[in-house]
Amino acid sequence: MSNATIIDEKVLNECLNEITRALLQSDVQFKLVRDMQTNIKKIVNLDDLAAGHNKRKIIQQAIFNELCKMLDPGKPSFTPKKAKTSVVMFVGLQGSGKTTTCTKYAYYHQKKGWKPALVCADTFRAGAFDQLKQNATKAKIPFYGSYMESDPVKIAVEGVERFKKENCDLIIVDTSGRHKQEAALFEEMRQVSEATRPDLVIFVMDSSIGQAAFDQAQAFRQSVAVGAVIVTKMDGHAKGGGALSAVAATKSPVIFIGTGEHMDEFEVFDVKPFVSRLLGMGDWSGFMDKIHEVVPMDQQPELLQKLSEGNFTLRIMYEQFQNILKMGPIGQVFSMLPGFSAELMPKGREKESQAKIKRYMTMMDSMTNEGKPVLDSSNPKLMNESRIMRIARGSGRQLREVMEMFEEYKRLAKIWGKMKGLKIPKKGEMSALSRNMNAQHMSKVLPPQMLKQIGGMGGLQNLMKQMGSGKDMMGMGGMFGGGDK
Ligand SMILES: Nc1nc2c(ncn2[C@@H]2O[C@H](COP(=O)(O)OP(=O)(O)OP(=O)(O)O)[C@@H](O)[C@H]2O)c(=O)[nH]1
Repeated sequence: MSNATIIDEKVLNECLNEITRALLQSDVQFKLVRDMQTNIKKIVNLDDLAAGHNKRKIIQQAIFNELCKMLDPGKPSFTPKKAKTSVVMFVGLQGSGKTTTCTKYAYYHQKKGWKPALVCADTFRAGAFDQLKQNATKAKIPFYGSYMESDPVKIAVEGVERFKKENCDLIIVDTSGRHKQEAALFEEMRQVSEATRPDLVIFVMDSSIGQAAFDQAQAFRQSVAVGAVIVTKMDGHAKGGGALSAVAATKSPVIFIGTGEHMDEFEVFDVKPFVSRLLGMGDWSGFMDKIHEVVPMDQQPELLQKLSEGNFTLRIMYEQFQNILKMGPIGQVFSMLPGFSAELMPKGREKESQAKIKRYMTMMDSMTNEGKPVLDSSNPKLMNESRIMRIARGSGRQLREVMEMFEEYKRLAKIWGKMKGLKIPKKGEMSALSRNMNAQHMSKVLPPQMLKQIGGMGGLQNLMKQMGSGKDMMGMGGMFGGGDK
C-alpha cells in the first residue's frame, strides 16, 4: 500500500491480506482476524471517501483501532483498593509463569505501599511451595503454604483467613497449573475459588501459547469467573497475539505483561504499543523514539543506515557511549538507549557504571591501530585471543576487562541488531515527490507521531536543512513507514 499511487479495492485487499498474514504469524486466532477484515471493509468504504482524504491513513488508523478494540472487552476489570482486603486468585496453564507472576503482582503493589501476601494452593507440583517461598522471601512478602497438607482448598482457606486477620489488603492465591484436559484439576480449582471467594481471578497466559490460546482461556473461564488476563514472557520472540483470543474468550481485559524472569520485569498493559508489536512495527518504534532523544540529529541518518544494514559495530557503541556521557546526569539518560540500562548500569551504581564506560572507551581508544578492523566490523570472529591480548596490553587493562567490554558489545549488538532490514528506498526508487521535496510535502508523508518527535514543522525544516536535501530524509521516511521486515 505504501507504494501504490491509487488506493482502490484491489490495493485495500492486498493490504488486508498482508496484515492478516502478520496477525496470524503473531498467533492471533483466525476467526478474529477474519472478523477484523470484515469490519475494516465496512468501515473503510473507498467510494465514500471524498477525494483528497488521506485514504492510506484512514485505512491504517482503522486497522489499528480495530485491533485496539479487540483488546478492549468493554468493561474494566475489578481493581483492588488499597487498605481494603481483596482476594486475587491466579490460574493458568502449567509453566505459564503463574507463580512468578503472583510474586511480581505482589511486589508491584508492595512498592506502591500495599500490604500484599501470598498463599500457595498448588499442592500438585512438587517444588511449587518452595518456589513461592523463595520468591516471597526475596521480596519480603508474607506467605502461607504447607509441605504436608495435600488439600489445596484447605490451604487456600487457611491462608486467606490468616492474612485477613493480619490486615493484608491484597491476598494472592496461587493455584496449580493445569491443562484443559485435566478435569479433576479444573474441579479442584473451582473448589478453591468457591471456598475463598476471590474478588478477582486472573488468567495467566504465556505469550507463546499460539493458536491454542482461545480454547485454553475458554476452558478456564468455564470453570472460574476469570476477570483479567496477564500475558507473560513478552520479552521473548512471541508477539502475544493469543492475548486477543484470551480477551475474546474470557471477556476480560489484559492488565499486565511480564517482560522477564525478574521480579520487576512487569508492566501495566498498554494497548497501543502492544498492537504496534502485533503488526510488526512495535519493537522499533519505541527504539526510534529513544534514538531521537539521545543521538544528535546530524548523526541519526548515518546511524540508521548502518543499523538497517545490520552493522552495529564497536565504533557505534563507542559513539553512543560518547553521546550518553555528553548528555549530563548519567543516571537519567542512561536508560534512554535500548539495552544500555539494567545490565550495564544497575540502579544505584551510577558512579561505578560511569567509570566502567570510561574504561571501555579507553580500551576502544587503544584500538585505533591494532583493533581498527574490529572497530568497524560487526563480525565478532575478528576479536580473537591474540587481539584481545594486544588490546589489553595497549590500554594497560586486564584481559578480563577487554573480554567483558567485548561481551557487552555482543549483548548490545544483539539488541540493536533488531534494526536490520529496515526498508530504505534505493536511490533509483526515489519518487518525484522526494526529488522536489520540501518540508510541506514531507510533513504529509511522515506519520504524525514522528512529526511530533521531530518537533513539528519547525523541527522538520531544520532537520531537512541540516541534511542538505530531502534525499536522506526520504530514506528515513521510508523506514519509518516500513515496519521491521
Ligand atoms: N522470560 C520470561 N520468563 C518468565 C516470565 N514469567 C515467568 N517466566 C519463567 O517461566 C518459567 C515458569 O514459570 P513459573 O512461574 O514456575 O510457572 P507456573 O505457571 O507457576 O508453573 P506451574 O506451577 O507448573 O503451573 C520460569 O522459569 C519463570 O522464570 C517472563 O515474563 N519472561
